[in-house]
This record gives sequence, structure tokens and C-alpha cells, in this order.
Amino acid sequence: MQNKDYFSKDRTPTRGFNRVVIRKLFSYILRYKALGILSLFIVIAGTILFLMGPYLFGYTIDHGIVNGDISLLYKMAIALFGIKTVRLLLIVIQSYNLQMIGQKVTMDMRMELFRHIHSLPVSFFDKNPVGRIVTRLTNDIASISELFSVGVITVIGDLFIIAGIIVAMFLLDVQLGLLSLLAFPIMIILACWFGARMKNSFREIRRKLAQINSYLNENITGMKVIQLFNREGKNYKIFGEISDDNLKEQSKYITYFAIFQPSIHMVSGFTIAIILWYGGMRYLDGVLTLGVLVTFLTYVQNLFDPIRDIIEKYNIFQGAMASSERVFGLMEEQQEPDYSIANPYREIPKKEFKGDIIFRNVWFAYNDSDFVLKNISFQVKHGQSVALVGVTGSGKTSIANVLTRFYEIQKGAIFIDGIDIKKIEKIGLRYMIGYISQDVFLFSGTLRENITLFRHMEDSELLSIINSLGLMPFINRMQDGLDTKISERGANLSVGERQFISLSRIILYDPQIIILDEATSSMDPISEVFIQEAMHKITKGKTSILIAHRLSTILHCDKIIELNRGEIIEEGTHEELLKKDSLYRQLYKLSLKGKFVESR
Ligand SMILES: Nc1ncnc2c1ncn2[C@@H]1O[C@H](COP(=O)(O)OP(=O)(O)OP(=O)(O)O)[C@@H](O)[C@H]1O
Repeated sequence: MQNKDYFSKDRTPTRGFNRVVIRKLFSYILRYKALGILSLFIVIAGTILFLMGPYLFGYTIDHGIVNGDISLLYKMAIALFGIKTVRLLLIVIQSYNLQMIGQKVTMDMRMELFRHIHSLPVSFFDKNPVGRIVTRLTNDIASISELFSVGVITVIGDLFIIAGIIVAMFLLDVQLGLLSLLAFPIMIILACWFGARMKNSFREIRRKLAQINSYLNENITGMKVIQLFNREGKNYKIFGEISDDNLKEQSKYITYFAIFQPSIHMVSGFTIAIILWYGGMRYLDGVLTLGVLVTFLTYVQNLFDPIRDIIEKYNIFQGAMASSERVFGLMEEQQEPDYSIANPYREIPKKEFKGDIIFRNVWFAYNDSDFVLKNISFQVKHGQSVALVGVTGSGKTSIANVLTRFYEIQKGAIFIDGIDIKKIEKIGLRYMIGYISQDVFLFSGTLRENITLFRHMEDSELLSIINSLGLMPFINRMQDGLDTKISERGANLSVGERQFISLSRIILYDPQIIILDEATSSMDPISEVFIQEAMHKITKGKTSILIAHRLSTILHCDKIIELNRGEIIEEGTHEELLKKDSLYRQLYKLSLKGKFVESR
């Protein structure tokens, strides 16, 4: 199960605002310039309308109520109602507009990330758990979306309102204006103190949530093993501990938040009280009119809401910054070299290749110089079949991995028809090679979709191909034929049925070279015969490399290569190897005693 290191990469970067990240984020908004400009325009218009409210209020008191001008009272009431209505209308448009910008930007990001993930080398997926990658595509993108939809423009709007109120206050009365600003240093101290604590707490909450997600992900995926080994109780306890950690952090955050809000209200109340007292004195001295005093008090009352809003939104900024760093970090992951998914459907001239394979002094390591293939040299001529045998971990699958260029070799060279495979574009190479691995991956969908891999094909054509392979019994056995629903990862299918799908996929693909990593799990003898015969038909006339575990498969091969710890120790035909005092001969004898030639 996951250890602490597993989560270390999910830690939120401590740096507050990263200029490079902000620039990249803005490059996304700039794609929607018109919507952005509309938002800014609404912010400015909204601020002006907002400031006009209290001003008209004061004006009405001084000129309408005090002077007894009833017609002015009517006009002002209508004007105030009009302003409020227009402002509300702008808020509706703004809210829709901001959500649209947020959604469009995040969709762009999600699509780019999804596309980028497809171009990453297999080694990336070895090192990065699925849960973490999915978190990038979901939680992190959602957090960035929040930044765009409720963060950026709202804060810009708040800043406009604060600046507008300060200017308006100073225009009305400089002394009272200066007095209101007295609250600012206290506000800054409070914001820094609470802000820092809320920020740390918020970061921890995010990390704890990531832990919860990863733990859930792993548990649900591995439910079979958990139930089989009665791990439910233990896992429940671990999950309880992680959730408890999260709860503690949440309660910390809630406490800070609960105290922060009233503190701001206290400062605001204190400032209003001072303005009321001092403004009242100035009114009594005849320096201020009643209208100006009321306008002033309304402005001061409205000054603190946007300040509180900005401090609260700071967390959204922090979260979004951290998420953006992680998303952009993933986008910067090195793509598979020499791989383009620009046009994966273009026709590759595969008929030009015959499929002669040469491995020449190949050395390969997954990690640094920990070589798992050492000085491997062999040749498979066009149309020949080679069986790779050897104990578990001897390097058989690694040979398939380097031939398909899922991993790049460190030394030596591999040739197909005399061309170094490094010079063949990966898309072309993979059109040429069909790889049937032990672990057949199935997608949720129908049987038809899993065979055709979601390409359009007439049922009659598909069935005739399956029939030519002699695999119709598999289709007939399925409840709804080609329409049979396959659940996620093919959980509702047997090993034999999965192999059947895998073989059918390959035949539709019609590659020149076939690599077949034979499944070790036993099938029923009848299914095995069907699959074996289909395999013969598929590999006929093709170059094939069989990672073999069954004697029946090996006997058919033109050549057998035995591997041990990444080196070729024996090579020859079945007869040649039997004549020698080879390991193969020992295995063969064992098989005659009734055991399979199991290489593992
Ligand atoms: N993705 C990987 N990253 C690091 N090491 C790996 C990776 N895949 C395999 N190895 C290591 O490479 C060595 C050869 O593995 P490989 O899968 O080629 O063996 P194999 O002969 O196919 O074994 P098996 O018959 O069990 O499938 C093993 O020591 C294995 O631990």
C-alpha cells in the first residue's frame, strides 16, 4: 500500500506567486480576449454604478429631504432603483461571462493535457501512479477553473471598488478619509496573520484530500486482493486515520476562518464608530452636511467587504497556483522522442516492409546501467517464428518492449528490413508490429468496440474475419454476440475470452510482425486448441516472436532462443537443442513427464 513517499510529489509548492505560471495562465485567457474585455468593461461599469448609489443617497438627503423638494425625491428614487437594476443585470451577465471564460480555459487545458499524456513514454507511466495523473486532470484543473470563474475578475472588481471608495471618500472630506484609512494597518496585520495560517492549513487540506483520493483509488482497484486477503478491517483503519488527519486540518481552517470574519467586522465597526463620532462633530460644527455624512458612512461600511473578500480568495489563488504548477509541470514532461500524434490515422505504407528483424549487440536497462538485456544478438527472417524461453525475469518481455520502442535501447542496434528502428517513425513502427501481451487491456464498451478499437467496420466483414480464424464459437458463446457489454478492464470475461479479443484485434490490424506474449493462466483445453489454431493462422507468413510458455507453441517455431539474466544462453531448433545438453532439453524431459514447458 502507499507509503509517505508516494504522496511527496503532491506537496503544494511553498512559493506564493510564480510569474512564469501566471504568464502561462494569462496566455490561456488571452485566447478569449473579447470575453475578457467584456468582463473588464462590466467591472468598471459596475464599480461606477456601485459608487453612485451612496452618493445619490446623500444628495437626496441634502437636496430632497432637507430642502423638502418632493419632485427630486421621486427622481432620485427612480434613479436609485434604475442603478440597482442595471447593476444587477451586469452581475448576471458578468457571472455567465466569467463562468464561460473559466470553462473554456479549463476545457482547453484538459484537452491539451490529455493529448500530451498520450505522447508520453511508457517509462513515465511506470513511475507515476494513475491516481496522481487523474488528479492532475480532475482536481487540479477544477482548482484552476475556480480561479478563472470566481477568482481573478472578482478580485479585480474588489480592487476597483476599494480604490473607487477611497477616491470618493477623499473627494468628499479629506480628514474623514484619512481617519478611515487608520483601519488599514490593523487590517493588514490581521490579514497577514490569519492569511498565513489559513494558507498553510488550506495547503495541508489539499494534500490530505489527495491522500484520500489516492488511497480510495488504490483500494477500489485492488478490491479483489483486499477481500481475498481479508484486509478490509486494516484498510478501514488506515482510511480512518487519513480521514481523521483531514478532519483535524479542516477544523483548524474552520477555526481560523471563524475568528477572522468577526475580527474584520470589529475593525470595520470600530472605524464606522469613529467616523460617526468625528463626522457627527463636524456636522454639528457645520463643516459637513448630513447627506455627506451618510454617504461617507455608507462608503466606509462597504469598504471592508471587498477587503475581506480578497483575503478569503487568497486561498483560491494559492490553490490554483499550486495546481497550475503541477499541471504545467506535467505538460512539460518530455514527450516520447520521435513520436507524433498529429495524424494517427494516416496510411502508413506497411506493405513495403517484409519484417526481417535483426538484434545486434543490444544492451538495455530500464534504470541507469542496471542492464536487463546484455549484448543480445539474433535474427528472425521474414516469415520465420522464434520462441523466446527462459526463467521469469530473464528479459523476454523486455525484448518485445525494445522492439516496439516502448523503451529505447542504450547500446547496439535493432534493424527491421535493414533499417535501424530508431530511424522509423514510431507510428509507422507500431503499425508494422502487432503485440499481444499477457495482460489484455479491455475498455468498457461492447465486444465489437473492443475488437475494432472503436473503428467503424461492417459486422459482416468483422464476422467473416473472425470466422476465418475459426473463432466463431467464442462469439456464439457470448450472450449478445458482438453487442455483449464488456465491463471496465474486461472484468466479466475469462482469460480465454480476453485472448480471443486480443487475437481478433491483431488480425484486423494486419501487421507484418507479431509478438505474442503467451498467457500463462490455463484455459480450458478446447479454448486452448481454438486459440492455438487461430494463432497459427495469424502468424502464417508473418515474422513472429513468441514469448512461449507451452511446449505446443514452442514445437511449431523455426528457432528457439533461451535467455538467462538478460543473456542468450542457447539458440537453435527444437531438434538441435534436444541434441545438446541444454536447459531446453531438461525442460522438454520435464514436459514429457506430464508438465508443461513452463518458463516461469
Ligand atoms: N518497467 C520496468 N522497470 C524496471 N524494471 C523492469 C521493468 N519491467 C521489467 N523490469 C525488470 O527487467 C527484468 C526483465 O524483465 P522481463 O519482464 O523482460 O522478464 P520476462 O523474462 O519477460 O519475465 P516473465 O516471464 O516473468 O514475464 C526483470 O528483472 C524485471 O524486474
